[in-house]
Amino acid sequence: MNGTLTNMTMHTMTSFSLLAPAKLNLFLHINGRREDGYHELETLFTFLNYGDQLTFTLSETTEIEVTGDTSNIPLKDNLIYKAAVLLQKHTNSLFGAKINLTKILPMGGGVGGGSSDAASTLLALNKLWHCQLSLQELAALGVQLGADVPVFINGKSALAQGIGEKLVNVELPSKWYCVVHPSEHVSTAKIFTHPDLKRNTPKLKGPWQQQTLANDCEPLVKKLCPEVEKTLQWLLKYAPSKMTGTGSCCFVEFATQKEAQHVLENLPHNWDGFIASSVNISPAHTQLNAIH
Ligand SMILES: C[C@](O)(CO)[C@H](O)COP(=O)(O)OP(=O)(O)OC[C@H]1O[C@@H](n2ccc(N)nc2=O)[C@H](O)[C@@H]1O
Ligand SMILES: Nc1ncnc2c1ncn2[C@@H]1O[C@H](COP(=O)(O)OP(=O)(O)OP(=O)(O)O)[C@@H](O)[C@H]1O
Repeated sequence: MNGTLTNMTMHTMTSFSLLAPAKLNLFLHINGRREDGYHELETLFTFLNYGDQLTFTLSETTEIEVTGDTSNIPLKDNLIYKAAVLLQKHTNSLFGAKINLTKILPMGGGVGGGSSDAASTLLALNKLWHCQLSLQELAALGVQLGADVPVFINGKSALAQGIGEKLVNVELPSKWYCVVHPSEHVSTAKIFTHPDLKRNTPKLKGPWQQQTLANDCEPLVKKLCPEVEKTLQWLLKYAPSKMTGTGSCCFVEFATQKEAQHVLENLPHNWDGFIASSVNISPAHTQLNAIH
């Protein structure tokens, strides 16, 4: 019986939920373009205590089933499914899973929802299937799905280099954010292939805390998407406004929940937004560590 599903169910949890948190890029510098088209960048990642909800249930067959808010993404393209299949193949696992998604994060909004879903899937199935891969091994699998997946696997706020996968953990003070999602969608690929993207910011010299920091995608996205320009302008009434990733979400930072809530309450009624606090450890990791 050793190693069988029956044996395992007697000892370990066979169903649990994890958050797939949002990330914000507190700055994003683009240092150059590599031959494969990917960009060398430097960016500061923080996690928010807010995200998609994923429930994982062990199956006795090898089937991977994804249910819930997946309607407009074909199964084969869904990063949750792709992550599960990647891990299953890599580990020759004989198990499968039912995965249910409650989608909270705006898609293509620069808050990394798809990448975070993929990372939480790798972390959860590694536990559910007893694969025992290290975080480093999971991150190496994850980067095949997206440049942002490794930071979610690493699970700590971090300064990233390379294409976003070389990580140095950092401790950031906890803040409250009001994140606004303009209705205009921004394609990450479109921004990274645009001839007008600023790609020549020099690499940081010395600690990032002592430098002028920006999002190099912001001027181009503002030009291409008037809604983003409008959102950044509107938020400026409250605090310095920034864009995350390649957009389109924009945010303002505060010390208190009250200040963030005040901005949300004043949002023009046809705009979407949310507030959340930042955390140094990804909520997915906090939840996973509580499961035995
Ligand atoms: C811009 C960021 O959001 C910052 O956090 C991410 O680096 C993007 O991460 P992601 O969405 O996981 O990116 P991927 O799915 O790997 O790539 C999406 C598109 O962005 C381009 N891309 C992405 C990351 C990077 N460092 N250079 C790039 O040129 C890729 O060529 C691809 O066309
Ligand atoms: N489970 C998923 N959740 C969200 N998007 C997914 C998922 N699976 C595949 N995708 C695809 O990935 C694309 C990018 O999604 P995502 O929400 O991660 O963008 P993003 O927030 O702009 O991320 P980034 O900041 O990493 O560029 C979507 O437009 C969608 O087509």
